[in-house]
Amino acid sequence: MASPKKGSQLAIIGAGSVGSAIAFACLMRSVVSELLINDFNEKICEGQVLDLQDAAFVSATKVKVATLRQCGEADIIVITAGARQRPGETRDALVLRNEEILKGVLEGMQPIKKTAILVLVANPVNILTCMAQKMSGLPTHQVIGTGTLLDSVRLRVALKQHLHVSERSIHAYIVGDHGDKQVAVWSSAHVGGKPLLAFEKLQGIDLDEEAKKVANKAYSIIDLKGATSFGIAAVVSEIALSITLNRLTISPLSTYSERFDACLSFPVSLGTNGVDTIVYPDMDEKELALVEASAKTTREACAKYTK
Ligand SMILES: NC(=O)C1=CN([C@@H]2O[C@H](COP(=O)(O)OP(=O)(O)OC[C@H]3O[C@@H](n4cnc5c(N)ncnc54)[C@H](O)[C@@H]3O)[C@@H](O)[C@H]2O)C=CC1
Ligand SMILES: CC(=O)C(=O)O
Repeated sequence: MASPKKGSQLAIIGAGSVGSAIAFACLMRSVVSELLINDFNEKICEGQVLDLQDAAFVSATKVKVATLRQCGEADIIVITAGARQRPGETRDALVLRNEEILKGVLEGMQPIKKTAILVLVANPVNILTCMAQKMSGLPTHQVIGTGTLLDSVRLRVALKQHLHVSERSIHAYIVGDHGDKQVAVWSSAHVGGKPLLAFEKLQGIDLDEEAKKVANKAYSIIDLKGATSFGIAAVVSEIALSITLNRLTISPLSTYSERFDACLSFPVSLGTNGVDTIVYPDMDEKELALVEASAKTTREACAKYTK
């Protein structure tokens, strides 16, 4: 069993489908010594914690219910509180409901621990990350969103079927928007130092169709089971490990990009102090134009937040 850093805490605000799955993933991987769980539905929150405590015997992590104020003291704070999409609804359609919830959560946690890393999961994730960067009181590099890491994982899993190599060895990124305007960067994707587009096994495969399936995967899962939860849970546990172990792993996450003057998802190195470096993959003209279009939308949506 891994031994987490003594006294380390990860708080999860919102203990619904996503929050509880994230708690379970972090518990199974003993990411921190203590998980703090908050939900304004106290009954759900207590139920989830009691259930998680039954699973904690295979973990080095303890789990407890916490107030928003206590969550504000954690080293990593994950925000899933928010409405989820109904079948066919876009992530962007959640914005008004989830801005209101996020505002209440950020106020309730104040003052947030100065070294905390805030991880936004609730949708639309780029816009909520921008809002939290302006309102949390934390430096921008300490406020991230899960961005397009889940989409990039989905893309790599799809490509694995064709390439027969581990998804961890496929360096292909979805960037920009975690939503309908997401962009698959094919032009600089590679495997083992060889350009992805040069692989014979991919000749004859409609890559735009593969990217479309990835962009629509959440809709398919929501149609079938009402919500997505396990993929994002695995993603957040990876993010949390990159932070606690100061791994500086490169993952596409929502962050403020000076180049595009917007909060967008790009590969960043992530460690204990938050985002260290943004790495912009080489993009061809078409890819760049699509990213610029989604930057414009996000910039406009975020313009109303002031620091
Ligand atoms: N970024 C990503 O890749 C993903 C994002 N999501 C997003 O995560 C969010 C949550 O989804 P689910 O867990 O499926 O929804 P859910 O409805 O199962 O859970 C949301 C929880 O938040 C709680 N909540 C609402 N307001 C709160 C507040 N002010 N304080 C504390 N708790 C509060 C609710 O009581 C509920 O338990 C949605 O916005 C969804 O779109 C979901 C999957 C992937
Ligand atoms: C719901 C969502 O954002 C996803 O699974 O990608």
